[in-house]
Amino acid sequence: MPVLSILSRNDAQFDAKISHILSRGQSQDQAVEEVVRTILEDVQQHGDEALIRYTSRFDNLDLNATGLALNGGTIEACRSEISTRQYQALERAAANIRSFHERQKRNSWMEQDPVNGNILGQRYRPLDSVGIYVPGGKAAYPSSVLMNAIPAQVAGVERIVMVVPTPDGYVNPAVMVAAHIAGVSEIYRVGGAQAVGALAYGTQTIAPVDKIVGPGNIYVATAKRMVFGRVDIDMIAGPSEILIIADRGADPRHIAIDMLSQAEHDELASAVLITDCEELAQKTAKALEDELAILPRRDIARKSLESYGAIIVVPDLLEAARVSNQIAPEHLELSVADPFWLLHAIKHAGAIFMGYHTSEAVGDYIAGPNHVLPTGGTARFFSPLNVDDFVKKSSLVYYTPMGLEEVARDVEILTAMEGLDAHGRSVSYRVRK
Ligand SMILES: NC(=O)c1ccc[n+]([C@@H]2O[C@H](COP(=O)([O-])OP(=O)(O)OC[C@H]3O[C@@H](n4cnc5c(N)ncnc54)[C@H](O)[C@@H]3O)[C@@H](O)[C@H]2O)c1
Ligand SMILES: N[C@H](CO)Cc1c[nH]c[nH+]1
Ligand SMILES: [Zn+2]
Repeated sequence: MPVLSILSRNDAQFDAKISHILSRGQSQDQAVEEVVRTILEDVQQHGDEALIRYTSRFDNLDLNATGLALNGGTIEACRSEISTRQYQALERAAANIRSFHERQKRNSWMEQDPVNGNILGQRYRPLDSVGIYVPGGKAAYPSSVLMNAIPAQVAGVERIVMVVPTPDGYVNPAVMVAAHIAGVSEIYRVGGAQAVGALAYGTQTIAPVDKIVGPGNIYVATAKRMVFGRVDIDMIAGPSEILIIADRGADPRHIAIDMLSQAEHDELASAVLITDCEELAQKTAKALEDELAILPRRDIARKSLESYGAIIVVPDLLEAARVSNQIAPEHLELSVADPFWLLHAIKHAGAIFMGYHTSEAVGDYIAGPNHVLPTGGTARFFSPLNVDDFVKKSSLVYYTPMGLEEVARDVEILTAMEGLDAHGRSVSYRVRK
């Protein structure tokens, strides 16, 4: 029995399958919300003391003994725990990520009206401080440290703080080295909702930040949602997704491996192939079986495919694009002969990988664009994490006496409509005194 059977656009289960894929991980758990609320209040009231208690309970670590901050010495020691080749790969990835994000920077602008001399403009300024949550344990991704920290650094954020749980005292050396390469020097060994609380409210040791970014488990995601408003947060990225549109020229084995590349992340991950070629669909289903058999994380990948995988056959590539737009995937591969032609039919996707040679994994690690992307259909309105996420804008307005005179009557009429007399007089008094 193949892990995925082949669906056609007209099958009765088609719509149900799409809704099921889009519904992943959207449930909000009331019990978790209660736990998180309690932790956040506790951190707000008791600061470091609460961090010490929760870290002892959840991470089996005595912060009284280790200290809360991971200091320069520890970070330096981590450098010798990874190989030179690993270090170089991280540096190369960081350089590509930095150069891509440099191109996202915007310039402040001011424009003067040549007649009345008024000036209007917009000024961009980096946030003062940002907190990056890095999930704990061996599954922590150094690549995600680069992807979260580098755009903040490129934006000019002065204080970038990282929090990372170190369960049983284990410090992931590659994560520390990635943080060092990305210019993060303030690191605390706390995780979960208590780390989010510390970043939002501050404690005796950790000064509060303006924005919290980075992935984490349900406790972390719920805490981020709850502190939103007090601080800004990034989008809450859900489990990974890949959707591949492939034509008859695509290699079924490539397609199968690319599907597995996201399925291996998480049991809630989703991997979908849409093709106009029945033969490719059959061969990919077979290749998936072969590749699953040799995949170390096959149990996770199999569950993900069984729950949220699909192979769909459609009459043509434009129909494939229509179904893809309905799903608005995090990652979209256009594994077709002319991806630039098909691109015009694509409306929604976090990142688009074009051509037979562009596997999604280059985007996860090395190409340069960010791998923190909208999931769960939110690519309809969200964008990848980018430099704009770490800056804010101020509007600039300068009026001359002539400019004020020109608008005075309109302001009087508009302010009278709203019954706001002082607003009106603030202009008319200046013009007519
Ligand atoms: N999208 C990405 O790029 C990306 C990258 C890495 C990891 N992830 C996701 O991050 C998550 C990592 O999860 P994780 O658990 O390994 O690490 P985590 O750091 O997110 O969470 C660990 C913390 O959860 C808290 N916690 C655990 N059990 C708790 C309980 N019963 N009550 C209250 N708090 C509790 C503890 O404080 C612990 O320190 C996964 O969901 C993974 O899919 C996503
Ligand atoms: N594909 C993940 C985000 O969807 C990011 C990642 C990190 N490491 C490997 N992949
Ligand atoms: Zn990935």
